Amino acid sequence: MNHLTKIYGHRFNRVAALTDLSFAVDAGEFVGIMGPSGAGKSTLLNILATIDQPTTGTVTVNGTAIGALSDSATAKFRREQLGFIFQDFNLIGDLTVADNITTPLTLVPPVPANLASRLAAVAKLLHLTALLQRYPAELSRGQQQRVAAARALIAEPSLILADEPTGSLDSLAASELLGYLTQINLQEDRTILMVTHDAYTASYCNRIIFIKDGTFFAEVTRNGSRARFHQQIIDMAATLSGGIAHAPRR
Ligand SMILES: Nc1ncnc2c1ncn2[C@@H]1O[C@H](COP(=O)(O)OP(=O)(O)OP(=O)(O)O)[C@@H](O)[C@H]1O
Repeated sequence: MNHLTKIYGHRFNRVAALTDLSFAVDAGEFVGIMGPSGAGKSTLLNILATIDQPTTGTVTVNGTAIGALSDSATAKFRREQLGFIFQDFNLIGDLTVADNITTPLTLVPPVPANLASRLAAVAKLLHLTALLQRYPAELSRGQQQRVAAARALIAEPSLILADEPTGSLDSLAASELLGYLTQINLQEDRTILMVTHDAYTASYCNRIIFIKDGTFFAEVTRNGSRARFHQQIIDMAATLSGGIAHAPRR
């Protein structure tokens, strides 16, 4: 992210959602983005997801400046390089778990020859093998979110974008999903960028970038136990106005 600025609105009604925001994420990192409400987190995620464009500044992923791509190249980039895990799982109710997971690969031909083995591998990783023929309505929320995570992974994206992925899960399901994300990050070497308001959720990351008023405020890097990192995140969040510091939930 290089000098990202995003201005919404017009002359008399301008909102600077991002102002000269710059930071870098290394391949294989698990980075959390935190900041008070209105800090610009969703705006940043939308730009990274290629849903929105910055007013000025550039985003480079694996050497590709994503703002400079044509529409079709952007669609290809999104399909091949990005995985999304959002708070609302957006599963398709009429499709089985297996079909939901494989949609990123079956929507646009050609369908890869190794589709079945990729499905089997990702289902095994997320403990979904026994659930593949069920429908989303027959699953718990935690299982549904794991299906959404599997769908995000099956195209083997280099970057996974997660927006409050544990937001609608109870604490057990949240911890389970975070454990899986950690596993995906470590074993599959996937880079994960996760927006969260929750210090406990953030403590699963390796580094937290705090943004405030659309610009970089501070970062905290994990260099000890997760419990210590959790406390460091709470302390940093407490220095920001807007009440993003949560008391430990567990
Ligand atoms: N489409 C839009 N038009 C005008 N202003 C917008 C638009 N989207 C966001 N904003 C403004 O940009 C700023 C950043 O919003 P953004 O949604 O990125 O914050 P956020 O950090 O994700 O907040 P939250 O934690 O509440 O979701 C806010 O002041 C918001 O009101």
